[in-house]
Amino acid sequence: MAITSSTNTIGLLNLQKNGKHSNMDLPLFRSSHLKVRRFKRIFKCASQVNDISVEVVKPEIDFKDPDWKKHFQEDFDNRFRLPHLTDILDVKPRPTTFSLKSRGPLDDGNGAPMDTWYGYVNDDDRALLKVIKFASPNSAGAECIDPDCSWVEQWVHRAGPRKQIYYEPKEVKAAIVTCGGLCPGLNDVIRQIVFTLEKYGVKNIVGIQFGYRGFCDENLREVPLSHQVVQNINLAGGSLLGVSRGGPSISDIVDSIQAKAIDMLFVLGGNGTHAGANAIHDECRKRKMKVSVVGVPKTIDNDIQLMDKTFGFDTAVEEAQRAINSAYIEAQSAYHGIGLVKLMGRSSGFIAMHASLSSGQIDICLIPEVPFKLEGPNGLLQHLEHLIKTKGKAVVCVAEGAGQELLQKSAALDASGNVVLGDIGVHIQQQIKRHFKNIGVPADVKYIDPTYMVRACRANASDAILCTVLGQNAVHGAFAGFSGITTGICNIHYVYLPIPEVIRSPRRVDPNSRMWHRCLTSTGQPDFR
Ligand SMILES: Nc1ncnc2c1ncn2[C@@H]1O[C@H](COP(=O)(O)OP(=O)(O)O)[C@@H](O)[C@H]1O
Ligand SMILES: O=P(O)(O)OC[C@H]1O[C@](O)(COP(=O)(O)O)[C@@H](O)[C@@H]1O
Ligand SMILES: [Mg+2]
Repeated sequence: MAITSSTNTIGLLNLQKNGKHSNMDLPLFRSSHLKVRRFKRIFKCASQVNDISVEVVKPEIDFKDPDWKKHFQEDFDNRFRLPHLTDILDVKPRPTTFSLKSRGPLDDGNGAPMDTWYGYVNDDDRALLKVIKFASPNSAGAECIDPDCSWVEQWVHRAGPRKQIYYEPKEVKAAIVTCGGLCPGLNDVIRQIVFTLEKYGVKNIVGIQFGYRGFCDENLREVPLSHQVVQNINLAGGSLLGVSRGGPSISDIVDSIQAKAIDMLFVLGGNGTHAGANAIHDECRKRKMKVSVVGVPKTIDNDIQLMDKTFGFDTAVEEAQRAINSAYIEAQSAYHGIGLVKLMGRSSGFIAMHASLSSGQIDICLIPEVPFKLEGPNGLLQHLEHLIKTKGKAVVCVAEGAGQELLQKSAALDASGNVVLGDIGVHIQQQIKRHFKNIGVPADVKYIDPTYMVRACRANASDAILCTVLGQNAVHGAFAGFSGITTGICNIHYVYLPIPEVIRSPRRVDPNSRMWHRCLTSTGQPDFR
Protein backbone atom coordinates (compact mmCIF):
# COMPACT_ATOMS: atom_id res chain seq x y z
CA MET A 1 0.00 0.00 0.00
CA ALA A 2 1.16 3.49 -0.75
CA ILE A 3 1.19 5.81 2.22
CA THR A 4 0.58 9.05 0.49
CA SER A 5 0.02 12.58 1.50
CA SER A 6 -1.01 13.95 -1.86
CA THR A 7 -4.51 14.33 -0.55
CA ASN A 8 -3.59 14.05 3.13
CA THR A 9 -3.99 10.35 2.67
CA ILE A 10 -2.93 7.66 4.97
CA GLY A 11 -5.46 5.06 4.04
CA LEU A 12 -6.32 3.19 0.94
CA LEU A 13 -9.77 2.90 -0.43
CA ASN A 14 -10.80 -0.40 -1.87
CA LEU A 15 -13.35 0.57 -4.41
CA GLN A 16 -15.76 -1.61 -6.26
CA LYS A 17 -17.23 0.05 -9.29
CA ASN A 18 -19.62 -1.75 -11.59
CA GLY A 19 -18.22 -5.07 -10.41
CA LYS A 20 -14.56 -4.06 -10.92
CA HIS A 21 -12.14 -3.60 -8.05
CA SER A 22 -9.71 -0.76 -7.87
CA ASN A 23 -7.73 0.96 -5.17
CA MET A 24 -7.70 4.66 -4.54
CA ASP A 25 -6.19 6.84 -1.92
CA LEU A 26 -8.67 8.40 0.41
CA PRO A 27 -8.23 11.41 2.64
CA LEU A 28 -8.80 10.10 6.12
CA PHE A 29 -9.25 11.53 9.57
CA ARG A 30 -11.34 14.34 10.83
CA SER A 31 -14.03 11.72 10.61
CA SER A 32 -13.24 8.75 8.44
CA HIS A 33 -16.89 7.78 8.14
CA LEU A 34 -17.93 11.24 7.10
CA LYS A 35 -15.14 11.38 4.56
CA VAL A 36 -16.09 8.02 3.11
CA ARG A 37 -19.68 9.14 2.75
CA ARG A 38 -18.61 12.36 1.12
CA PHE A 39 -16.15 10.62 -1.15
CA LYS A 40 -18.82 8.13 -2.19
CA ARG A 41 -21.08 10.99 -3.14
CA ILE A 42 -18.40 12.86 -5.06
CA PHE A 43 -17.23 9.74 -6.82
CA LYS A 44 -20.74 8.72 -7.75
CA CYS A 45 -21.54 12.07 -9.24
CA ALA A 46 -18.18 12.43 -10.99
CA SER A 47 -18.14 9.03 -12.56
CA GLN A 48 -21.83 8.50 -13.02
CA VAL A 49 -21.85 5.05 -11.51
CA ASN A 50 -24.47 3.64 -9.24
CA ASP A 51 -22.94 0.35 -8.38
CA ILE A 52 -20.29 1.50 -5.99
CA SER A 53 -19.12 0.11 -2.70
CA VAL A 54 -16.40 1.52 -0.57
CA GLU A 55 -14.31 -0.05 2.11
CA VAL A 56 -11.48 1.62 3.96
CA VAL A 57 -8.45 -0.60 4.27
CA LYS A 58 -6.76 -0.15 7.62
CA PRO A 59 -3.91 2.34 7.30
CA GLU A 60 -0.51 0.74 7.59
CA ILE A 61 1.01 3.42 9.75
CA ASP A 62 1.23 2.41 13.36
CA PHE A 63 0.96 5.73 15.16
CA LYS A 64 1.94 4.06 18.41
CA ASP A 65 5.36 3.45 16.92
CA PRO A 66 7.56 6.31 18.20
CA ASP A 67 9.34 6.32 14.82
CA TRP A 68 6.21 6.56 12.65
CA LYS A 69 7.10 10.04 11.41
CA LYS A 70 10.51 8.86 10.31
CA HIS A 71 8.93 5.94 8.41
CA PHE A 72 6.38 8.24 6.86
CA GLN A 73 9.08 10.62 5.70
CA GLU A 74 11.20 7.82 4.28
CA ASP A 75 8.22 6.56 2.35
CA PHE A 76 7.43 10.10 1.19
CA ASP A 77 11.02 10.68 0.04
CA ASN A 78 10.94 7.43 -1.91
CA ARG A 79 7.71 8.32 -3.62
CA PHE A 80 8.88 11.83 -4.50
CA ARG A 81 12.34 10.75 -5.62
CA LEU A 82 12.79 11.83 -9.25
CA PRO A 83 13.55 9.06 -11.73
CA HIS A 84 16.95 9.69 -13.31
CA LEU A 85 18.79 8.37 -16.37
CA THR A 86 21.53 7.01 -14.11
CA ASP A 87 19.00 4.65 -12.49
CA ILE A 88 19.27 2.47 -15.57
CA LEU A 89 22.18 3.74 -17.66
CA ASP A 90 25.83 4.40 -17.10
CA VAL A 91 25.86 8.03 -18.18
CA LYS A 92 28.32 10.56 -16.88
CA PRO A 93 27.50 14.20 -16.17
CA ARG A 94 29.29 17.09 -17.85
CA PRO A 95 29.44 20.80 -17.07
CA THR A 96 26.34 22.62 -18.17
CA THR A 97 26.29 24.85 -21.21
CA PHE A 98 23.52 26.96 -19.68
CA SER A 99 24.66 30.21 -18.21
CA LEU A 100 23.23 33.68 -18.26
CA LYS A 101 26.62 35.25 -17.77
CA SER A 102 27.00 37.26 -20.96
CA ARG A 103 30.02 36.59 -23.11
CA GLY A 104 29.14 39.19 -25.69
CA PRO A 105 26.83 39.22 -28.72
CA LEU A 106 28.71 36.52 -30.63
CA ASP A 107 28.38 33.98 -27.82
CA ASP A 108 26.41 30.98 -29.04
CA GLY A 109 25.50 29.95 -25.48
CA ASN A 110 27.64 26.90 -25.89
CA GLY A 111 30.65 27.62 -23.79
CA ALA A 112 31.62 26.38 -20.36
CA PRO A 113 29.65 27.74 -17.40
CA MET A 114 31.07 30.72 -15.60
CA ASP A 115 32.16 29.80 -12.12
CA THR A 116 31.00 33.10 -10.81
CA TRP A 117 27.35 32.68 -11.79
CA TYR A 118 25.30 31.55 -8.83
CA GLY A 119 22.15 30.79 -10.74
CA TYR A 120 22.21 27.01 -10.45
CA VAL A 121 19.94 24.90 -8.29
CA ASN A 122 21.62 22.37 -6.05
CA ASP A 123 20.29 18.81 -6.43
CA ASP A 124 19.63 18.80 -2.69
CA ASP A 125 17.54 21.99 -2.72
CA ARG A 126 13.98 21.31 -1.61
CA ALA A 127 10.64 23.14 -1.25
CA LEU A 128 7.97 22.37 1.34
CA LEU A 129 4.88 20.73 -0.10
CA LYS A 130 2.60 21.57 2.81
CA VAL A 131 2.98 24.83 4.68
CA ILE A 132 0.07 25.00 7.11
CA LYS A 133 0.30 23.37 10.50
CA PHE A 134 -3.27 22.49 11.41
CA ALA A 135 -3.84 22.58 15.14
CA SER A 136 -6.84 20.32 14.92
CA PRO A 137 -8.28 17.82 12.46
CA ASN A 138 -11.41 19.97 12.62
CA SER A 139 -9.73 23.10 11.28
CA ALA A 140 -11.18 24.16 7.94
CA GLY A 141 -9.59 22.16 5.13
CA ALA A 142 -7.31 20.30 7.56
CA GLU A 143 -4.96 17.83 5.96
CA CYS A 144 -3.77 15.45 8.63
CA ILE A 145 -1.62 12.39 8.61
CA ASP A 146 -2.39 11.16 12.10
CA PRO A 147 -5.35 11.70 14.43
CA ASP A 148 -3.44 14.44 16.30
CA CYS A 149 -2.69 16.25 13.10
CA SER A 150 1.04 16.26 13.84
CA TRP A 151 3.39 18.39 11.80
CA VAL A 152 5.45 16.33 9.37
CA GLU A 153 7.80 18.00 6.93
CA GLN A 154 7.22 16.97 3.32
CA TRP A 155 9.96 18.18 1.01
CA VAL A 156 9.90 18.07 -2.78
CA HIS A 157 12.64 18.76 -5.34
CA ARG A 158 13.33 22.32 -6.39
CA ALA A 159 13.21 22.96 -10.14
CA GLY A 160 15.82 24.84 -12.13
CA PRO A 161 19.14 24.58 -13.98
CA ARG A 162 21.83 22.30 -12.58
CA LYS A 163 25.59 22.78 -12.88
CA GLN A 164 25.97 19.28 -14.33
CA ILE A 165 23.99 18.00 -17.30
CA TYR A 166 23.56 14.56 -18.87
CA TYR A 167 23.33 15.39 -22.58
CA GLU A 168 25.67 16.92 -25.13
CA PRO A 169 23.40 19.71 -26.43
CA LYS A 170 24.75 19.61 -29.99
CA GLU A 171 23.74 15.94 -30.26
CA VAL A 172 20.28 16.34 -28.75
CA LYS A 173 17.07 15.97 -30.71
CA ALA A 174 14.20 17.40 -28.65
CA ALA A 175 10.49 17.01 -29.42
CA ILE A 176 7.43 18.82 -28.09
CA VAL A 177 3.87 17.47 -28.15
CA THR A 178 0.60 19.04 -26.94
CA CYS A 179 -2.31 16.69 -26.10
CA GLY A 180 -5.90 16.77 -24.82
CA GLY A 181 -8.05 19.90 -25.08
CA LEU A 182 -6.82 23.42 -25.66
CA CYS A 183 -5.70 25.62 -22.83
CA PRO A 184 -4.50 29.25 -22.84
CA GLY A 185 -0.71 29.36 -22.70
CA LEU A 186 0.22 26.27 -24.73
CA ASN A 187 2.08 28.43 -27.23
CA ASP A 188 3.85 30.31 -24.46
CA VAL A 189 5.19 27.03 -23.07
CA ILE A 190 6.27 25.76 -26.51
CA ARG A 191 8.06 29.04 -27.12
CA GLN A 192 9.96 28.96 -23.84
CA ILE A 193 10.97 25.33 -24.30
CA VAL A 194 12.46 26.22 -27.69
CA PHE A 195 14.23 29.34 -26.37
CA THR A 196 15.73 27.45 -23.44
CA LEU A 197 16.82 24.46 -25.51
CA GLU A 198 18.59 26.86 -27.85
CA LYS A 199 20.22 28.57 -24.89
CA TYR A 200 21.77 25.21 -23.98
CA GLY A 201 22.95 24.87 -27.58
CA VAL A 202 20.36 22.42 -28.97
CA LYS A 203 19.92 22.77 -32.73
CA ASN A 204 17.50 19.95 -33.52
CA ILE A 205 14.05 20.78 -32.11
CA VAL A 206 10.81 19.44 -33.57
CA GLY A 207 7.11 19.61 -32.85
CA ILE A 208 4.89 16.52 -33.02
CA GLN A 209 1.58 17.45 -34.59
CA PHE A 210 -1.89 16.87 -33.10
CA GLY A 211 -0.94 15.19 -29.85
CA TYR A 212 0.18 11.57 -29.53
CA ARG A 213 -1.51 10.89 -32.86
CA GLY A 214 1.35 12.75 -34.58
CA PHE A 215 3.85 10.04 -33.61
CA CYS A 216 2.29 7.41 -35.83
CA ASP A 217 0.28 9.16 -38.54
CA GLU A 218 2.31 9.24 -41.74
CA ASN A 219 0.48 12.33 -42.91
CA LEU A 220 1.64 14.29 -39.89
CA ARG A 221 5.24 15.35 -40.29
CA GLU A 222 7.56 16.68 -37.61
CA VAL A 223 7.55 20.49 -37.50
CA PRO A 224 11.06 22.01 -37.23
CA LEU A 225 11.08 24.55 -34.41
CA SER A 226 13.47 27.42 -33.80
CA HIS A 227 13.58 30.84 -32.18
CA GLN A 228 12.39 32.33 -35.43
CA VAL A 229 9.43 29.95 -35.80
CA VAL A 230 8.14 30.41 -32.25
CA GLN A 231 9.03 34.05 -31.69
CA ASN A 232 5.45 35.38 -31.91
CA ILE A 233 3.31 32.31 -31.29
CA ASN A 234 2.37 33.50 -27.79
CA LEU A 235 0.36 36.29 -29.36
CA ALA A 236 -2.37 33.80 -30.29
CA GLY A 237 -4.32 31.17 -28.37
CA GLY A 238 -4.45 27.48 -29.29
CA SER A 239 -1.41 25.34 -29.99
CA LEU A 240 0.98 25.84 -32.89
CA LEU A 241 1.28 22.05 -33.02
CA GLY A 242 -2.41 21.18 -32.73
CA VAL A 243 -3.96 18.89 -30.09
CA SER A 244 -6.00 15.70 -30.09
CA ARG A 245 -7.57 13.06 -27.88
CA GLY A 246 -6.98 9.32 -28.27
CA GLY A 247 -4.11 8.06 -30.39
CA PRO A 248 -1.63 5.19 -30.82
CA SER A 249 -0.51 2.64 -28.24
CA ILE A 250 2.40 3.40 -25.93
CA SER A 251 4.54 0.80 -27.63
CA ASP A 252 3.89 2.38 -31.05
CA ILE A 253 4.72 5.82 -29.66
CA VAL A 254 8.01 4.55 -28.22
CA ASP A 255 8.82 2.78 -31.52
CA SER A 256 8.32 6.14 -33.17
CA ILE A 257 10.51 7.92 -30.58
CA GLN A 258 13.20 5.35 -31.32
CA ALA A 259 12.82 5.69 -35.09
CA LYS A 260 12.89 9.48 -34.91
CA ALA A 261 15.93 9.32 -32.56
CA ILE A 262 14.32 11.67 -30.04
CA ASP A 263 16.38 12.23 -26.86
CA MET A 264 14.09 14.61 -24.99
CA LEU A 265 10.31 14.63 -25.12
CA PHE A 266 8.34 17.53 -23.65
CA VAL A 267 4.71 16.60 -23.12
CA LEU A 268 2.12 19.30 -22.50
CA GLY A 269 -1.18 17.93 -21.28
CA GLY A 270 -3.50 17.04 -18.43
CA ASN A 271 -4.08 13.90 -16.37
CA GLY A 272 -4.54 11.65 -19.40
CA THR A 273 -1.51 13.02 -21.21
CA HIS A 274 0.62 12.60 -18.09
CA ALA A 275 -0.54 9.00 -17.68
CA GLY A 276 0.63 8.53 -21.27
CA ALA A 277 3.92 10.37 -20.61
CA ASN A 278 4.63 8.17 -17.61
CA ALA A 279 3.88 5.04 -19.61
CA ILE A 280 6.22 6.28 -22.36
CA HIS A 281 8.91 6.91 -19.74
CA ASP A 282 8.43 3.39 -18.33
CA GLU A 283 8.64 1.82 -21.77
CA CYS A 284 11.79 3.81 -22.65
CA ARG A 285 13.36 2.56 -19.42
CA LYS A 286 12.38 -0.99 -20.20
CA ARG A 287 14.11 -0.63 -23.56
CA LYS A 288 17.11 1.06 -21.85
CA MET A 289 16.73 4.13 -24.05
CA LYS A 290 18.44 7.35 -23.05
CA VAL A 291 15.33 9.51 -23.29
CA SER A 292 14.05 12.17 -20.89
CA VAL A 293 10.28 12.50 -20.80
CA VAL A 294 9.22 15.70 -19.04
CA GLY A 295 5.66 16.91 -18.59
CA VAL A 296 4.20 20.39 -18.25
CA PRO A 297 0.71 20.13 -16.73
CA LYS A 298 -1.91 21.70 -18.95
CA THR A 299 -5.46 21.79 -17.73
CA ILE A 300 -7.83 24.66 -17.73
CA ASP A 301 -9.83 22.75 -15.09
CA ASN A 302 -6.91 23.14 -12.63
CA ASP A 303 -7.42 19.53 -11.58
CA ILE A 304 -3.80 18.41 -11.15
CA GLN A 305 -2.82 17.39 -7.63
CA LEU A 306 -0.26 19.16 -5.46
CA MET A 307 0.06 22.35 -7.49
CA ASP A 308 -1.06 25.85 -6.58
CA LYS A 309 -2.55 26.11 -10.06
CA THR A 310 -1.94 25.05 -13.63
CA PHE A 311 -1.29 27.45 -16.49
CA GLY A 312 -4.34 28.74 -18.34
CA PHE A 313 -6.53 28.62 -15.26
CA ASP A 314 -6.18 32.32 -14.39
CA THR A 315 -6.90 33.27 -17.99
CA ALA A 316 -10.00 31.06 -18.05
CA VAL A 317 -11.30 32.66 -14.86
CA GLU A 318 -10.66 36.12 -16.27
CA GLU A 319 -12.26 35.31 -19.61
CA ALA A 320 -15.28 33.84 -17.82
CA GLN A 321 -15.89 37.28 -16.29
CA ARG A 322 -17.09 38.54 -19.65
CA ALA A 323 -19.74 35.82 -19.84
CA ILE A 324 -20.80 36.34 -16.23
CA ASN A 325 -21.00 40.06 -16.68
CA SER A 326 -23.15 39.63 -19.80
CA ALA A 327 -25.43 37.24 -17.90
CA TYR A 328 -25.69 39.80 -15.11
CA ILE A 329 -26.53 42.66 -17.49
CA GLU A 330 -29.14 40.50 -19.24
CA ALA A 331 -30.67 39.46 -15.92
CA GLN A 332 -30.70 43.02 -14.61
CA SER A 333 -32.22 44.46 -17.76
CA ALA A 334 -35.01 41.92 -18.07
CA TYR A 335 -38.18 41.75 -16.00
CA HIS A 336 -37.52 38.84 -13.64
CA GLY A 337 -34.29 38.10 -15.45
CA ILE A 338 -32.30 34.95 -14.71
CA GLY A 339 -28.80 34.73 -16.18
CA LEU A 340 -27.23 31.28 -16.40
CA VAL A 341 -23.59 30.66 -17.33
CA LYS A 342 -22.02 27.23 -17.84
CA LEU A 343 -18.27 27.02 -17.39
CA MET A 344 -15.81 24.17 -17.91
CA GLY A 345 -14.89 21.78 -15.15
CA ARG A 346 -15.37 18.12 -15.90
CA SER A 347 -14.94 16.86 -12.37
CA SER A 348 -13.57 19.91 -10.57
CA GLY A 349 -15.37 23.17 -10.01
CA PHE A 350 -12.35 25.47 -9.69
CA ILE A 351 -13.17 27.69 -12.68
CA ALA A 352 -16.81 28.12 -11.61
CA MET A 353 -15.84 28.79 -7.98
CA HIS A 354 -13.10 31.31 -8.79
CA ALA A 355 -15.08 33.01 -11.55
CA SER A 356 -18.06 33.37 -9.20
CA LEU A 357 -15.87 34.74 -6.43
CA SER A 358 -14.06 37.23 -8.60
CA SER A 359 -17.17 38.52 -10.38
CA GLY A 360 -19.16 39.22 -7.25
CA GLN A 361 -22.26 38.98 -9.47
CA ILE A 362 -23.21 35.36 -8.87
CA ASP A 363 -26.12 34.34 -6.63
CA ILE A 364 -25.71 30.60 -7.08
CA CYS A 365 -22.56 28.65 -7.89
CA LEU A 366 -22.89 24.94 -8.66
CA ILE A 367 -19.87 22.62 -8.80
CA PRO A 368 -19.41 18.86 -9.30
CA GLU A 369 -18.10 18.37 -5.77
CA VAL A 370 -21.28 19.62 -4.10
CA PRO A 371 -24.50 17.83 -5.06
CA PHE A 372 -27.69 19.85 -5.22
CA LYS A 373 -31.42 19.30 -5.58
CA LEU A 374 -33.57 21.24 -8.01
CA GLU A 375 -36.95 20.48 -6.47
CA GLY A 376 -38.34 20.70 -2.94
CA PRO A 377 -38.30 23.37 -0.23
CA ASN A 378 -34.48 23.39 -0.11
CA GLY A 379 -34.07 23.03 -3.85
CA LEU A 380 -32.46 25.43 -6.29
CA LEU A 381 -35.76 26.37 -7.96
CA GLN A 382 -37.29 27.44 -4.66
CA HIS A 383 -34.29 29.65 -3.97
CA LEU A 384 -34.52 31.19 -7.44
CA GLU A 385 -38.17 31.95 -6.72
CA HIS A 386 -37.05 33.70 -3.53
CA LEU A 387 -34.36 35.70 -5.41
CA ILE A 388 -36.83 36.81 -8.07
CA LYS A 389 -39.29 37.89 -5.38
CA THR A 390 -36.72 39.78 -3.32
CA LYS A 391 -34.18 41.05 -5.87
CA GLY A 392 -36.08 40.77 -9.14
CA LYS A 393 -33.16 38.95 -10.79
CA ALA A 394 -30.65 36.14 -10.31
CA VAL A 395 -27.38 34.96 -11.83
CA VAL A 396 -26.32 31.31 -11.72
CA CYS A 397 -22.90 29.86 -12.58
CA VAL A 398 -22.72 26.10 -13.15
CA ALA A 399 -19.68 23.93 -13.83
CA GLU A 400 -20.21 21.44 -16.66
CA GLY A 401 -19.66 18.45 -14.36
CA ALA A 402 -22.13 19.61 -11.69
CA GLY A 403 -25.41 17.79 -11.09
CA GLN A 404 -24.67 14.95 -13.49
CA GLU A 405 -26.80 12.67 -11.33
CA LEU A 406 -29.82 14.75 -12.39
CA LEU A 407 -29.32 13.85 -16.05
CA GLN A 408 -29.91 10.75 -18.04
CA LYS A 409 -26.79 8.61 -17.86
CA SER A 410 -24.80 8.01 -20.99
CA ALA A 411 -22.15 5.37 -21.56
CA ALA A 412 -20.48 7.48 -24.23
CA LEU A 413 -16.74 8.08 -23.97
CA ASP A 414 -14.53 10.41 -25.96
CA ALA A 415 -11.46 9.16 -27.88
CA SER A 416 -9.34 9.40 -24.71
CA GLY A 417 -11.83 7.42 -22.62
CA ASN A 418 -13.29 10.42 -20.78
CA VAL A 419 -17.02 10.22 -20.02
CA VAL A 420 -19.06 12.48 -22.30
CA LEU A 421 -21.10 14.56 -19.89
CA GLY A 422 -24.75 15.51 -20.20
CA ASP A 423 -25.45 19.23 -20.66
CA ILE A 424 -26.32 20.44 -17.18
CA GLY A 425 -26.63 24.03 -18.41
CA VAL A 426 -29.40 23.20 -20.87
CA HIS A 427 -31.11 21.01 -18.27
CA ILE A 428 -31.16 23.72 -15.61
CA GLN A 429 -32.35 26.29 -18.14
CA GLN A 430 -35.28 24.03 -19.10
CA GLN A 431 -36.14 23.27 -15.49
CA ILE A 432 -36.14 26.94 -14.51
CA LYS A 433 -38.44 27.80 -17.43
CA ARG A 434 -40.77 24.93 -16.59
CA HIS A 435 -40.87 25.81 -12.90
CA PHE A 436 -41.71 29.49 -13.35
CA LYS A 437 -44.32 28.63 -15.97
CA ASN A 438 -45.92 26.17 -13.56
CA ILE A 439 -46.13 28.66 -10.71
CA GLY A 440 -47.39 31.38 -13.05
CA VAL A 441 -44.52 33.79 -12.40
CA PRO A 442 -42.84 35.27 -15.47
CA ALA A 443 -39.11 34.62 -15.73
CA ASP A 444 -36.80 35.62 -18.55
CA VAL A 445 -33.98 33.05 -18.68
CA LYS A 446 -30.81 33.84 -20.65
CA TYR A 447 -28.36 30.96 -21.01
CA ILE A 448 -24.70 31.59 -21.95
CA ASP A 449 -22.24 28.78 -22.74
CA PRO A 450 -18.82 30.40 -23.34
CA THR A 451 -16.97 27.06 -23.09
CA TYR A 452 -14.66 27.24 -26.11
CA MET A 453 -14.29 31.03 -25.97
CA VAL A 454 -12.82 30.68 -22.52
CA ARG A 455 -10.17 28.19 -23.47
CA ALA A 456 -9.24 29.26 -27.01
CA CYS A 457 -7.94 32.65 -25.95
CA ARG A 458 -4.39 33.84 -25.44
CA ALA A 459 -2.81 33.58 -21.96
CA ASN A 460 -3.10 36.61 -19.70
CA ALA A 461 -0.06 38.22 -18.11
CA SER A 462 0.12 36.04 -14.98
CA ASP A 463 -0.34 32.83 -16.98
CA ALA A 464 2.27 33.99 -19.49
CA ILE A 465 4.78 34.27 -16.65
CA LEU A 466 3.82 30.86 -15.26
CA CYS A 467 4.18 29.32 -18.74
CA THR A 468 7.60 30.92 -19.11
CA VAL A 469 8.87 29.47 -15.85
CA LEU A 470 7.38 26.02 -16.45
CA GLY A 471 8.68 25.82 -20.03
CA GLN A 472 12.19 26.77 -18.93
CA ASN A 473 12.15 24.41 -15.97
CA ALA A 474 11.00 21.52 -18.17
CA VAL A 475 14.18 21.93 -20.25
CA HIS A 476 16.38 22.24 -17.16
CA GLY A 477 14.81 19.02 -15.83
CA ALA A 478 15.57 17.11 -19.02
CA PHE A 479 19.19 18.33 -19.13
CA ALA A 480 19.56 17.40 -15.45
CA GLY A 481 18.86 13.82 -16.55
CA PHE A 482 15.41 13.42 -15.01
CA SER A 483 12.61 11.56 -16.78
CA GLY A 484 9.04 10.69 -15.83
CA ILE A 485 8.73 14.03 -14.07
CA THR A 486 6.55 17.07 -14.36
CA THR A 487 7.00 20.71 -13.45
CA GLY A 488 4.77 22.79 -11.25
CA ILE A 489 4.32 25.57 -8.76
CA CYS A 490 3.90 24.62 -5.09
CA ASN A 491 3.39 27.31 -2.47
CA ILE A 492 4.79 29.80 -4.98
CA HIS A 493 8.00 27.82 -5.44
CA TYR A 494 8.80 25.89 -8.60
CA VAL A 495 9.32 22.17 -8.23
CA TYR A 496 9.76 18.87 -10.04
CA LEU A 497 7.40 16.04 -9.12
CA PRO A 498 7.31 12.40 -10.24
CA ILE A 499 4.34 12.02 -12.59
CA PRO A 500 2.47 9.27 -10.68
CA GLU A 501 2.12 11.55 -7.64
CA VAL A 502 0.26 14.25 -9.56
CA ILE A 503 -2.16 11.98 -11.40
CA ARG A 504 -3.32 9.73 -8.56
CA SER A 505 -6.74 11.32 -8.84
CA PRO A 506 -8.05 14.61 -10.20
CA ARG A 507 -7.69 17.50 -7.79
CA ARG A 508 -11.10 18.69 -6.60
CA VAL A 509 -12.57 21.55 -4.68
CA ASP A 510 -12.78 20.57 -1.01
CA PRO A 511 -16.30 21.55 0.13
CA ASN A 512 -14.77 22.05 3.58
CA SER A 513 -12.11 24.43 2.30
CA ARG A 514 -11.99 28.10 3.16
CA MET A 515 -12.24 28.96 -0.53
CA TRP A 516 -15.56 27.18 -1.01
CA HIS A 517 -16.83 28.75 2.22
CA ARG A 518 -15.75 32.15 0.87
CA CYS A 519 -17.67 31.46 -2.30
CA LEU A 520 -20.81 30.58 -0.31
CA THR A 521 -20.39 33.72 1.80
CA SER A 522 -20.12 35.75 -1.37
CA THR A 523 -23.12 34.25 -3.19
CA GLY A 524 -25.26 33.86 -0.08
CA GLN A 525 -26.65 30.61 -1.43
CA PRO A 526 -28.07 27.96 0.92
CA ASP A 527 -27.42 24.21 0.85
CA PHE A 528 -29.60 22.81 -1.94
CA ARG A 529 -30.22 19.48 -0.20
N1 LIG B 1 -4.29 6.23 -18.92
C1 LIG B 1 -3.72 6.64 -20.05
N2 LIG B 1 -2.60 6.02 -20.48
C2 LIG B 1 -2.00 6.43 -21.62
N3 LIG B 1 -2.43 7.45 -22.38
C3 LIG B 1 -3.54 8.10 -22.00
C4 LIG B 1 -4.24 7.72 -20.81
N4 LIG B 1 -5.32 8.54 -20.68
C5 LIG B 1 -5.28 9.38 -21.75
N5 LIG B 1 -4.23 9.12 -22.53
C6 LIG B 1 -3.87 9.82 -23.76
O1 LIG B 1 -3.49 11.16 -23.43
C7 LIG B 1 -3.99 12.07 -24.39
C8 LIG B 1 -4.78 13.17 -23.73
O2 LIG B 1 -5.76 12.64 -22.83
P1 LIG B 1 -7.08 13.44 -22.46
O3 LIG B 1 -7.72 12.75 -21.33
O4 LIG B 1 -7.89 13.64 -23.69
O5 LIG B 1 -6.59 14.90 -22.08
P2 LIG B 1 -5.79 15.44 -20.81
O6 LIG B 1 -4.38 15.04 -20.94
O7 LIG B 1 -5.97 16.90 -20.93
O8 LIG B 1 -6.43 14.85 -19.61
C9 LIG B 1 -4.80 11.27 -25.39
O9 LIG B 1 -4.02 11.10 -26.55
C10 LIG B 1 -5.07 9.96 -24.68
O10 LIG B 1 -5.13 8.88 -25.57
O1 LIG C 1 -14.80 19.32 -26.17
P1 LIG C 1 -13.48 18.78 -25.79
O2 LIG C 1 -12.39 19.24 -26.66
O3 LIG C 1 -13.46 17.32 -25.59
O4 LIG C 1 -13.12 19.42 -24.39
C1 LIG C 1 -14.00 19.52 -23.33
C2 LIG C 1 -13.29 19.32 -22.03
O5 LIG C 1 -12.08 19.97 -21.93
C3 LIG C 1 -11.84 20.34 -20.58
O6 LIG C 1 -11.56 21.70 -20.55
C4 LIG C 1 -10.72 19.60 -19.98
O7 LIG C 1 -9.85 19.28 -20.98
P2 LIG C 1 -8.48 18.61 -20.67
O8 LIG C 1 -8.70 17.42 -19.81
O9 LIG C 1 -7.93 18.32 -22.00
O10 LIG C 1 -7.67 19.67 -19.95
C5 LIG C 1 -13.09 19.97 -19.81
O11 LIG C 1 -13.47 20.90 -18.87
C6 LIG C 1 -14.08 19.76 -20.89
O12 LIG C 1 -14.97 18.76 -20.54
MG1 LIG D 1 -8.23 14.77 -18.67
